[in-house]
Amino acid sequence: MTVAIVTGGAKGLGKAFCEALLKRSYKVCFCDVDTDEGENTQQFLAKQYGNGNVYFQKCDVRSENDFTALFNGVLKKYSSIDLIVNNAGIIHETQWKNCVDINLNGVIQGSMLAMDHMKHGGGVIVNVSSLSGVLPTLYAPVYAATKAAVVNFTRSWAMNPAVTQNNIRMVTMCPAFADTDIIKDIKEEQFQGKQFVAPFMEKLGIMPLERVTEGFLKVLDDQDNNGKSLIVTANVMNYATFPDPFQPATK
Ligand SMILES: NC(=O)C1=CN([C@@H]2O[C@H](COP(=O)(O)OP(=O)(O)OC[C@H]3O[C@@H](n4cnc5c(N)ncnc54)[C@H](O)[C@@H]3O)[C@@H](O)[C@H]2O)C=CC1
Ligand SMILES: CCCCC/C=C\C=C\C(=O)C/C=C\C/C=C\CCCC(=O)O
Repeated sequence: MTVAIVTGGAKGLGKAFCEALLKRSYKVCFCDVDTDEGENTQQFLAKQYGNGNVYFQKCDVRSENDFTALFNGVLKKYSSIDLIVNNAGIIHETQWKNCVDINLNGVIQGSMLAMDHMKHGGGVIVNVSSLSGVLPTLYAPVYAATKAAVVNFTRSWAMNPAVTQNNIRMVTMCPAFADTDIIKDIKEEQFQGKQFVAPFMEKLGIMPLERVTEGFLKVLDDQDNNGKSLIVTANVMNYATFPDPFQPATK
């Protein structure tokens, strides 16, 4: 039995990742702060993939208590945790502390709890960043900062013996625009200039969820990607490269 936790799994990319895992016969526990949407999704997934294979637990990733209860709930039900997908995220430049709390602190909290459990038997931690984690994003600097922090948090832990010597793999995903409510429901005040979004969207397009899921499955299947960040756009699916300051510059 292979067991996964997906945060922010009630809709959007998180829900798509849950489905992909259920198709691969994982047991899936997904959490969300939105209880109504979570319960609807639970019903939908249980009907498709079997009641005993998936369950929803309310968890706000900003809350240490909720997160601890989530892990305890999964361990009680399925006895192990092999994979966590730290996916829950928002974009909000005016409520920026909330954005940091969810996008960064939530990922840190989920990763630390997972590492603590996985030190006994290994596992995989997938942290969902964004293309904004590796490129400047003029319309959403706080969002970009949280996503860049997720990339380097993951890269940093991936080098630590607590990960390398315990059969743990930590990877980041950096998708471009994907067709979810984060795009559809967005309001003016969530940006530093909504008018700046359009040129990037025209250039990159909006990916169907299947394209991001393809990237998600690649991240799971590639065994040698500890610490790497997978960029997913409509045309590109490559691990990011970063400058190496220890190499002499080429002229
Ligand atoms: N859709 C896109 O264009 C892209 C999305 N991403 C990232 O993918 C992740 C998923 O986003 P989408 O599915 O697009 O958004 P979405 O808005 O469709 O889904 C996000 C889910 O996270 C949940 N959530 C929000 N705050 C939470 C909290 N405090 N605790 C628990 N759950 C919470 C929401 O209730 C919702 O169900 C986010 O981290 C986002 O930044 C990255 C690149 C592109
Ligand atoms: C009105 C539409 C709102 C769109 C913004 C909502 C969510 C965005 C989520 C992301 O994670 C953004 C993903 C990709 C864009 C990333 C970088 C843009 C810069 C690209 C460049 O410099 O070429």
